[in-house]
Amino acid sequence: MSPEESAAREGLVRWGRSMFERGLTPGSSGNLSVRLADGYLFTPTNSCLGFLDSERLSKLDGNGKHISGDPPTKELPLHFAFYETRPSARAVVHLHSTYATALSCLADVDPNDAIPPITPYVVMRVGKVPIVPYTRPGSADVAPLIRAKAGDHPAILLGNHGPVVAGTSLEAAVFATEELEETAKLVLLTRGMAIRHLAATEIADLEATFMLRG
Ligand SMILES: O=C(CO)COP(=O)(O)O
Ligand SMILES: [Zn+2]
Repeated sequence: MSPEESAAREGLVRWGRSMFERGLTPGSSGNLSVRLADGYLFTPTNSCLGFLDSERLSKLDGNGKHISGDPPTKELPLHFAFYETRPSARAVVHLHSTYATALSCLADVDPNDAIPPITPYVVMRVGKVPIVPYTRPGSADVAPLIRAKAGDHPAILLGNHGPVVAGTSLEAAVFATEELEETAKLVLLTRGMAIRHLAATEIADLEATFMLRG
C-alpha cells in the first residue's frame, strides 16, 4: 500500500473518532472520503465515525468502482459531485452536526447565503454557504444540485439534512466543517439580536490576505 493511502486511512480513523467524540455527528450518521492518486477511500455505509477500522474502509478505483473493504456510504453521488466539480478537492466531510443541521431546516434562511459573515474565520475557511433543496439520503438526485453550486462553494447545506464540505486535504475539510458548525451555532445563539456583520471592505481584505479556500 502506498504511503499516501496508509496516511489517508489513518487520517480518516483519527478525524472520524475526534468528530464523533465531540458530538459532531450522532450514531452512524455522516460519512468521509479522501481522493488518492489511484482512487478513493470512503467510510463504509452504516459505520459509526467514532469506531472506523482502517482495514475495512471502502476503497474505490478512479472510476468509482468498489474494489476492497466494506460497502461504501450510500452518499457516493454526493461526494463525487464535489470531486467532479472541484479539481482541488482531496477530501469531503458530511456530518449531521446539530447547529448546521438546524439552520438547514429553517424556512426563512437565504438559500444562496445561509451563513452570514459574522467572524473572520467563517469568511476565510468557509465562504458563502448555499442550501440545496431536500433529497432523500443516498439519492442520486442530489448530484446535479451539488454540481450546480460546488464549483463556487466548497461548503453546502443539504436541506433538512446537514452540512457537506470539500477541502484540499482531510484536515482542511474537517477544519472548515467545524468552522461552519461553530458559526451556525453563533448565528442561532444571536438570532433576534442586533448583529454587526463584517463590512464588504473587511471581507475583501480577508480574501486578499488569506487566499485559503480550496
Ligand atoms: O449520513 C448519512 C446519510 O446521509 C449516513 O449514510 P451512510 O451510513 O450510508 O454513510
Ligand atoms: Zn447524512
